Amino acid sequence: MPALFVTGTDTGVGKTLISAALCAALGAAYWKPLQTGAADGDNDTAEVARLVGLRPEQVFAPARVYADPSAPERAAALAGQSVSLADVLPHLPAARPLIVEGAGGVLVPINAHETMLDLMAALAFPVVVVARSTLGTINHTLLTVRAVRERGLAVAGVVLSGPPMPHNAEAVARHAAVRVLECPVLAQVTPQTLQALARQHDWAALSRI
Ligand SMILES: Nc1ncnc2c1ncn2[C@@H]1O[C@H](COP(=O)(O)OP(=O)(O)OP(=O)(O)O)[C@@H](O)[C@H]1O
Ligand SMILES: C[C@H](N)[C@H](N)CCCCCC(=O)O
Ligand SMILES: [Mg+2]
Repeated sequence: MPALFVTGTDTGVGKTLISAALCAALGAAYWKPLQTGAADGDNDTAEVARLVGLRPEQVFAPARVYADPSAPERAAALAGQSVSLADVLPHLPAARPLIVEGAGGVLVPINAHETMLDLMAALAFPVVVVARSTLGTINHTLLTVRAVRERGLAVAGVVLSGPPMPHNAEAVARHAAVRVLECPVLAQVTPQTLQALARQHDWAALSRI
């Protein structure tokens, strides 16, 4: 498994938690190319490193970090800057296996002409879609899977995070013909519960696409 790109149907759906589970299960390094929200303490890299206990050589700094908790396009503008794929791609770590986490969902703007999906296409890694498990997720998840596939990328699987909703998992799996894993609500998100989550599922199945 060389690398996976973890995207989501939204911000706050559990991409970082699932990225950590994948790192723990696969012994992978982690990279968040674009981090926004630093002023609010958002630091997905530190969170994954803490949860997984990543070794220093498995932790890679984002290409850009912005204070404002918005899409990279706006967060960069508020910092008086702009950002493009050309700024990001040279920072791609050589380490493998590698988990790459996007910011928000697939059409989040990086600038006026580029989105997260353009970053995903440039990297060309199989994609894991993280979504909430609850009502409304079927539409969001099928839209995201369709957008990823229409761009010519492979969807390694979908992870539904939250209370078990077997009907939603079944509907997504059937309508998108995709592998679906369910991640329950963790009462606490700690290194111990993360390790348990990493053992609970066949995460490696996502890398056997
Ligand atoms: N299954 C779960 N059980 C318990 N807590 C969860 C679960 N999924 C997500 N969370 C919590 O919800 C919050 C948002 O999740 P997370 O940070 O992983 O979202 P994200 O999709 O990575 O967001 P961003 O777009 O900011 O990167 C975090 O506090 C996380 O620990
Ligand atoms: C700050 C936040 N946690 C994310 N890093 C950025 C999410 C941008 C989402 C933009 C949108 O889809 O409306
Ligand atoms: Mg995150």
